Amino acid sequence: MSTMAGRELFVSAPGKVILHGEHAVVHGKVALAAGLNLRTFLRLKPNKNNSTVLINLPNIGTKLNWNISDLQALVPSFQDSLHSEAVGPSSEQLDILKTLAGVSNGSRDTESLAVLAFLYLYLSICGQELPSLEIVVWSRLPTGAGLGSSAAYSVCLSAALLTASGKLAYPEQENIDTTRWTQTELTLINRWAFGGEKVIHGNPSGVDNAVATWGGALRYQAGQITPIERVPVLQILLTNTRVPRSTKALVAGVKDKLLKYPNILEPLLASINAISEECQRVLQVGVDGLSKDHYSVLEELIDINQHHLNVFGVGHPSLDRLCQVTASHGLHSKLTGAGGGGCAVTLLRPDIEAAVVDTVKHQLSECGYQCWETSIGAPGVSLHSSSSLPEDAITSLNGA
Ligand SMILES: Nc1ncnc2c1ncn2[C@@H]1O[C@H](COP(=O)(O)OP(=O)(O)OP(=O)(O)O)[C@@H](O)[C@H]1O
Ligand SMILES: C[C@@](O)(CCO)CC(=O)[O-]
Ligand SMILES: [Mg+2]
Repeated sequence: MSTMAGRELFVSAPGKVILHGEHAVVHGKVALAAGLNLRTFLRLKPNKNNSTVLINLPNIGTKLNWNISDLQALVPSFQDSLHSEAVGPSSEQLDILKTLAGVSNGSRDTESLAVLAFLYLYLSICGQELPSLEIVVWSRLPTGAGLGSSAAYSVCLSAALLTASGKLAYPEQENIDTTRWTQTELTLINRWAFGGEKVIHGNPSGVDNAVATWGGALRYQAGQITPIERVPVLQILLTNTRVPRSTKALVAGVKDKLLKYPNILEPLLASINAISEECQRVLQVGVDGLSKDHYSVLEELIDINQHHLNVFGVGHPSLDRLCQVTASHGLHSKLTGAGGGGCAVTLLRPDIEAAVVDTVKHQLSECGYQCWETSIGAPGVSLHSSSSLPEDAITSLNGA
C-alpha cells in the first residue's frame, strides 16, 4: 500500500435518488435511496511551488484561495476533530470559519455553504501540516435540486483530503482505471462527509452521504445503513423543475411544523415509514421481475407519499404541475430529496410506450423543466486515473 501524498488524484461520487423517506428519515424513520449515474468529479493537485490552498468550483463560479500561513493559525481549534466522537463542526468552529470566509451569520447562499464545508474538512482532516493544494470540483448534478449534490461534494472532498493527507491508503488496484476503498476506509470517508453535510444542511440524517459513499441501493434508518443487494431494474424519469430551494431551510421548516403539531403530524411520519417498508417488501418479492400488481402498489405508494410531503409543506406549485402532467399520461410522480421545487421522480412501467414517455418529456420541457431517463443504482465514491474520466469531466476539471 502506498500513500497518495504528493500526487495528483481524481475522485468521483454519485448523486442519489430517494424513493421514499425524505424528511421522515431526519426524524428516525426508514428511507430507501439509491445511487444515480450523475456524478460529481474532483481533481486534487499538490501545489509544489506555492503556499496557498485553492478551491475552484466551476458549477457555481467560485474560485478562492487562502495563504496556508493564515490558515495554520486556526489549526489548533480544529485538531481534535479527527479523533473526536462527535461528527460535525462545533458552533465555535463554525464562527471561526465564517469569519475566515467573510460569511454573515445565517447565510444560506450556495457559495458560502460550499466554502464553509470545504474549509471545515480541509482544516479538520489535514491538521498539523496543512498541504498546499489546488482542488477543482465539477458536477453533472444540478446544484441544490434534490439529487444529493451536497453529499456528493462532501464525499469527494472527504475522500480526496483523507487520501492526500495520507490518512487513507491508495486503494488496492482492482483494475487500473477505477478503484474503490475498503469498507473500513469507506466508513471513515462517510463519517467526514457527514461532517461536511452538517455544515451545508444543519441537521442531515446522513442518508445522502451514505449513498454517495457506498452507491447501489440502501435502506437507511437512524445512522444504520443496510445495503439492498438485489433490486429489480426500475426505469425512472427524473425531472428538475429548476425551482431553487435550500435543503437546510426545508428541513428546518418540517421540524418547526412537527413541534407545532406533534399529534397531527407524527402519524404521517409513521405512515411514511410504513410506505418505505412496503416499498422495500415489494422490491424484494419482485426482485426477479415486478408484476403488474407490484407496479400498481409502487404507484399508489408514490401518490400517497407525495400527498404526505405536501402536508409537511415541502411541496411546490411546480411539483404539482409536474405530477398533473405525468398523471394525465397514467404516470405517477413524487418529489425526491428535500422538495420545495427541485426534482421529482416518475416511475416508468415497462408497458409504457416509448412514444408516451417522449410526449411526457416534451410537455415537461415546455414547462421549463429538465428531464433525464435513467435507472437506479450507481457505484459509490471511486478513485480514477485521468484517462478513465469521461470527456466532459476531464475537460471541466482541467479547463476550470
Ligand atoms: N458542484 C458543486 N459545486 C459547489 N458547491 C456545491 C456543488 N454541489 C453542491 N454544492 C453545495 O451544496 C449546496 C446544495 O446543497 P443542498 O443540500 O441544498 O441541495 P442538494 O444536495 O442538491 O439536494 P438534496 O439535499 O435535497 O438532495 C449548494 O448550495 C453548494 O453549497
Ligand atoms: C430532506 C432530507 O431527508 C433528504 C435530502 O436529500 C434531508 C436529510 O435526510 O438529511
Ligand atoms: Mg443536500
